[in-house]
Order: sequence, then structure tokens, then C-alpha cells
Amino acid sequence: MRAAVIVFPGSNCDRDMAVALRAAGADVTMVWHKDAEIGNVDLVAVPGGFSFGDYLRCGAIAAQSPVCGALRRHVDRGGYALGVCNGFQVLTETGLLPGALMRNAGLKFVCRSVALTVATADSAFTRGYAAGESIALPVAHHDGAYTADDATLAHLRDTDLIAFTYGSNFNGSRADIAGVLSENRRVLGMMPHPERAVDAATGSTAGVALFQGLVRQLADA
Ligand SMILES: NC(=O)CC[C@H](N)C(=O)O
Repeated sequence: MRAAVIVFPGSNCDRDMAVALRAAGADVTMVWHKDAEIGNVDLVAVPGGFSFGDYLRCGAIAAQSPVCGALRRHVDRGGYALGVCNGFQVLTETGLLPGALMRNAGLKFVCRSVALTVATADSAFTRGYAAGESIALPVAHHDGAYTADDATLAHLRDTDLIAFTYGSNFNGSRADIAGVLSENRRVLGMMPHPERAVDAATGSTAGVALFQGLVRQLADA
């Protein structure tokens, strides 16, 4: 399975993402934001961090990068994409996922492990978990309050596109949403960091099932 990890000025989880994907068996290349082509890969990962210093709105400047044109073509062709934290913000800013990430309720940067529920196991990203399973993953963000209008929320619920919800809603996300899937279920955006939970030495292995499930499904495809 071939994966590309996009690197923006201010990305700080790009190498963690590459390590997590490689540990699961993926062949990973790094792609700079100025590159207009990503190449022939199965998955594009958009990592966490503070792209362009979070100026304007988190992810808004990154979404205008040349590489995001290539990301859009990849998704339009049916390719898979995973956006974590700032990557989720980039995916909403590019319109590849619905909704937006707003400033946390409480206006504080929150950096800790949080409880999540796997809301659906029906995706390449979540097939390694059981639907309804509780897991804990780290979060580290100040703009993680997921918001969407009522019609969008109803559609996400009705079509099983909510991937993860928070056990305790610490950031003000509507419907406790921590991650959502695209219509074709091949794009996932999530605020918690599975790539920071792939090694017991750094506290948790709860993210391993996401990367292993993904690599297994794409290797079979
Ligand atoms: N860890 C991250 O990706 C941070 C995301 C974003 N810059 C925020 O703080 O909301």
C-alpha cells in the first residue's frame, strides 16, 4: 500500500504519521505543499500541526496550496485520504469534508488523552475496531469544535458518516463529533491523533488498529 504524507510549513505531526503508516506496512513518501503532483498512491495523509501558523483560520491557507489541487484529484478518482487535527481542518477548508472546526468552547488549547466511541466500523479507517467500542486517544488543539448545520448533521447521522464521538464533550463539538467520513467513506477527518498512539513506550497503542485496518484494506483492494 502506497501512502503520501503532505508537509506544510508548520506541520508537526508529519513524521509521526509516516512512522505510524510505515509500522503498519505502508510504503510512505513525503510531499511538500508546493508540489502540484502527489503521484500514484492509495492514501494521502494530511497531518496535524499549525500550517501557516494557523493564520486566517486553521487550514485555510494550506487549503490553497498547489498540493491540495492534487489531493482533490486523488479524492475525485476515488483515492483515500486521512486528515488528523490540522489535517481535518484542511479537509473541511478544501470542501472535501462537510462542516468546519471552530475555536474550542472554553477558548483553551486542550492537550490530553480523551475517551472516544467508535461510531461506525464501516470504513477502511475504523474496520479494525468494533462499532460502539471505547478507545482513548490524545487530542492537542484549540480549534476542534466541530460544527455543521442541522441538515448536514442529520445527513451525517442518517448515512452513518460519523466515525468517532467524544465520551465527554470538552470542546463544544456539535453532536459530540470527533471525526467524520466523506460520502464515499474514503476520506476521514478526525481531531484526535491516532498517530500519537502507536507505541506503548509513548503511552498508548489505541491508534494501531486504525493504521493496520487501513493498510490491510488498501493492500487487498
Ligand atoms: N495538533 C494540531 O494539529 C493542532 C491543530 C490546530 N492548529 C489547532 O490547534 O486547532
